Amino acid sequence: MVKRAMHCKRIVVKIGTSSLIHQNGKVNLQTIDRLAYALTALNNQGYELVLVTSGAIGVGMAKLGVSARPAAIAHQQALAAIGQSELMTLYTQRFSDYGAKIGQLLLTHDVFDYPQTRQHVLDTIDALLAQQVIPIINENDSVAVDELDHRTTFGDNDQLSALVAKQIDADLLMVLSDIDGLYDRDPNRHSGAALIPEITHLSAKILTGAGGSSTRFGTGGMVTKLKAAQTMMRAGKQMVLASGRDPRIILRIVAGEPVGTWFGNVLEQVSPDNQASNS
Ligand SMILES: Nc1ncnc2c1ncn2[C@@H]1O[C@H](COP(=O)(O)OP(=O)(O)O)[C@@H](O)[C@H]1O
Ligand SMILES: N[C@@H](CCC(=O)OP(=O)(O)O)C(=O)O
Repeated sequence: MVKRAMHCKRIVVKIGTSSLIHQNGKVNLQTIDRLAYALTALNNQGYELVLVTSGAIGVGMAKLGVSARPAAIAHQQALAAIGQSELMTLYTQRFSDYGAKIGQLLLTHDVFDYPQTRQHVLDTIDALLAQQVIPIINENDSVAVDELDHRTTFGDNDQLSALVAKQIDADLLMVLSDIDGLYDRDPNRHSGAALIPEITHLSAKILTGAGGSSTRFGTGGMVTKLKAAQTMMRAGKQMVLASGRDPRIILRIVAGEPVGTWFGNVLEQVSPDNQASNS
């Protein structure tokens, strides 16, 4: 197997709602557990990790036994308020099982627009990372409306994760989704769709093949993931889009295994006999 040379130290991992919530609406505890395990394992190895997690609304729906996402913004924001604290309770339990410490940041997109608030957020993240604490970030859904009002495509955790990764100068963004990578067409709608393992240029053809979400819980679909990839590539950084079904895939990505779709400018590969160091 030809490996990718990842050369990363600071990593942002984003996980979407469809990976955290089962089709039946219940919370996927196995995914949360494996996510906590994989991030802690890397943290113990000296990597700097930041988790951007969706799931507040999905967990809120599970908590209240609501099966359909309500249309009213206030009701979605209320579900997010309920689900966010429940989600953090689950993360706190699972991360502490593995001996890791976590801290929560709820951000709105505009915090990076103002130099002073931007600096405060960056200083907070730096201070957490310096103490080997894993920052866990979500959009502040009960305050921010862009995210919930789907009349606008601006505002989602795919783009928030890329913004955070760029601002903190992360080397790599991993986007874990319910799909195992970028296909030439939405594989949930087209049976002959083919996985694209590497992207060094986001051509018009690729952008045209990216559709919206096809699940009950996902929001942005592939469109927002490609926008995130574009942000990373423009900043000279890399992104890997991979399946969040088993988040231990994070360890395989860092090890250079060619899983999912890799986005970046220059793809360096290492043969099995001549493997580069990952850190
Ligand atoms: N070209 C494409 N390649 C892969 N998936 C695509 C593509 N176009 C649209 N999609 C859809 O994007 C979905 C993933 O996005 P989304 O539902 O928002 O997940 P998440 O909750 O993980 O963010 C896939 O399930 C798939 O149906
Ligand atoms: N911030 C929202 C999720 C927004 C979002 O981008 O969701 P997803 O497409 O599942 O990553 C929440 O926590 O419910």
